[in-house]
Order: sequence, then C-alpha cells, then structure tokens
Amino acid sequence: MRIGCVKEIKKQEYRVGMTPDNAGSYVNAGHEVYVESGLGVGSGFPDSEYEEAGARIMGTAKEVWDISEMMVKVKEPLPEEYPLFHEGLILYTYLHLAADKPLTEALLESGVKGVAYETLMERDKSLPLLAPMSQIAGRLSVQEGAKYLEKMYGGEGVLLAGVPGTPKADIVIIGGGSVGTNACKIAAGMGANVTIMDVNTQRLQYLDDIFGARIQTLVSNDRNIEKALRNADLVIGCVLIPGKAAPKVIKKKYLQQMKKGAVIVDVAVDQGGCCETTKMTYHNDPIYTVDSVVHYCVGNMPGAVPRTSTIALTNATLRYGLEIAKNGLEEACRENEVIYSAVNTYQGKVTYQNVALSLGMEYTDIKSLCMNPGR
Ligand SMILES: NC(=O)C1=CN([C@@H]2O[C@H](COP(=O)(O)OP(=O)(O)OC[C@H]3O[C@@H](n4cnc5c(N)ncnc54)[C@H](O)[C@@H]3O)[C@@H](O)[C@H]2O)C=CC1
Ligand SMILES: CC(=O)C(=O)O
Repeated sequence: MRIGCVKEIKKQEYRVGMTPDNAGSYVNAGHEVYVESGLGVGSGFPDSEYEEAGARIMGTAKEVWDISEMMVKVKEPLPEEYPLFHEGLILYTYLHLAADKPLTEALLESGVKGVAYETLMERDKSLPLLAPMSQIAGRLSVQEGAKYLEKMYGGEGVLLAGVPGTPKADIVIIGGGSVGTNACKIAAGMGANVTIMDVNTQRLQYLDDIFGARIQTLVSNDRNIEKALRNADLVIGCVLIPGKAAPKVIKKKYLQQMKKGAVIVDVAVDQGGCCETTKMTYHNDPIYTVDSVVHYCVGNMPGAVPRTSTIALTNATLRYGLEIAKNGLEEACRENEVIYSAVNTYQGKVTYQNVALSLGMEYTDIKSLCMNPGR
C-alpha cells in the first residue's frame, strides 16, 4: 500500500503521525511510504532519518495526499485540506466528528474512509489510541492550570501546594478516565486537595484503591458538581462518551458562584467541551475569561510537548496501521473486529452511531457495508 504522512497545519501543532521508526516498519512490511519534506522537524526527526528508514521525501503536502492510499495523521483535517481528499482514501487520524459537521460532510462527499483514533475500542473497552494523548493532556492540565492561577494571567494568585500555614488549592476533576487519572496523579503529587468525580462508580472504586486517602471521590451529578465548584480553585473537565458530543456538565450559572480568578481547563473541548462557556482556544492564545473565571480550552494540548507526544501516539497507532495496510481496511476489520469501532465514515455514510446521533445524521452499520465492499 502507498502510505503518506504530512505536516500538521493546525496552529502550533508539531506532532506528526509517523516517526522514522514507524516509516521503517511500514517499509519492512512491503509498503511504500511518502512523507512531506520537513515532516518531523518539529518533533525532532530530520528528513535524513525518514530517508534512511526507506521513506520517499516529497516537496509538498499535495503530492503526498495525491499519491497516498492511506494517510496517517495526528489532528482532524482543516478546511484547507478538504480539497485534497479523494475517494477510497483511508484517513487514519483523530477526527472528533461530533464537534465538526463540516469535516464530516467533506469526508462523506469525497468518499474517504475515516478511521478515527479516538473511537477505536479494544475488547476490554479501553481506548488505546486515545489513551496516550489523554495521559499527556491529563498531566499537562494541572501544569497549565497552575500557571493560569497566577495573578498576571487573571488567576486568583494561588499556589497549588500552598506552603506551611496557608491553605492548599482545591482541584476538582470531572471525569475519572485516562485524562482524569493522570491529572489526579499530578495534582495529588503536588499536594493539592483533590476531588474527582465520575458517573461510573466502579471507576471511582478503582481511583479510591489507587490513591487512597489522598483524594476525595464523588459521584458526578449536577448537585455535587455545583457544590464542589463553589470552593474550587482549579477545575479540570475531562468527561467522555466515545464518539458523542461531550455532556455540558459545567453550567454557565455555576460560574457566578465560583471564586473570582478560578481556572477551568476543559480538556474535553475536542468533543465540543463539557462546560457551557467553552470555546476552542489555541496554544498561542490559550485563555479567556467569563464571569471572572479563566477558561483554558486548547484542543491539542499534547502538541505543546511534541517529542514525547509523537513517540507516545505512534507507539500506539503503528500496530493497527500495519494491520490496515496489510490487507486494506475491509479485510483488517474482518480479521480484527475492534478496527470496525474506529471507522466513522465509509462509502459516503456515517458509520459510528454516537457521531450520527450528535450530528443528527443517518447512521449506517459499518459491518453491513464492509461485507459488501464493492457496493
Ligand atoms: N484537549 C486535548 O488536547 C485532549 C483532549 N482529550 C479529550 O479528553 C476527554 C477525556 O478523555 P479520556 O480521559 O481519555 O476518556 P475516558 O473514556 O478514559 O474517560 C472519560 C470518563 O468520563 C466519564 N464520564 C462520562 N460522563 C460523565 C459525566 N457526566 N460526569 C462525570 N464523568 C463522566 C466516564 O465514565 C469516563 O470514566 C475526551 O474528550 C478526549 O478526546 C484527550 C487528549 C487530549
Ligand atoms: C486527542 C486529541 O485530539 C489530541 O491529542 O489532539
């Protein structure tokens, strides 16, 4: 198969979909790899390393898009990239379609097979292609929150750990999955008072087992969230229902009861955000304030640490990428049924139920289409 990888064009996004080692693995498996010149520079991988691995360097992104049967990326394509889509292309990347109707329509119109990292679900219900970036975003969320609590950014002027004789900061984490657990690890490690909430009580039990008395677990519901937010210095929003637009668990009306200069980090912004006042921000201008509460809503947080993130992401994506490249998407799905769960668009249809529900579009079962690939 001809496999391509292009530079990301989202603002200040330096991660890439393929390391030189990955390129070598695809080449060794008999595939042709085409990469845009300068692809890995932002993550510390020069062209020479891709060439040594057997990849061919192309002068422009368009050349790579045009020649590729499978495109391996990081972020959801931006409108400038839509004209480069072509029928039958396998697009293997984050898509977050529930929050992006124009991208969904562009994928459907062009007949691209959209394979979304964030919905690939293993048999044990884990999300192996989302988890590595969630681990990074979770750890970063506390670091970023700590920074924007500083007075010069509009924050309250509170140090997370405090010092002897002063109160520690109160951190409220809503969503106890990969992001939440990693945020909890850093927040508890820094000595803050941590409360973590989830709707899944088994998850709360697990968090209680691993963190013990260092944290408070609470069932997530409107009343508990409203009460906890009143005392919070830093709130980290990281709920997820795979494929669906994020539930708005932080209502605008709660903001008026919060401390002035408190900070909300809405990590779930890529799925539309879990706070009613969230709007997407970028690394170059990451915060804004509503009702005296600072909001940080960057949709590609791991892009801030691209070297670590590129390696962590591609460690996870390579395995399924090789499976898809070996026999094509349809056969890969039949051989390893978990890959079906990543297919969000196929032959002009939305094939992931929660995406269809969130966008009010028609859903078609991928299995009914993949069994008849020629239809
Ligand atoms: N902004 C960024 O740069 C990044 C954003 N993310 C996003 O962060 C979000 C969380 O990802 P993960 O932690 O990997 O997901 P996950 O699936 O591991 O955890 C999500 C948790 O939210 C819980 N949940 C669902 N509804 C809830 C509610 N109403 N109240 C409280 N908890 C609820 C679930 O039970 C689950 O435990 C996703 O939207 C993901 O795409 C992930 C990485 C980077
Ligand atoms: C999960 C995601 O969209 C990101 O890491 O940018």
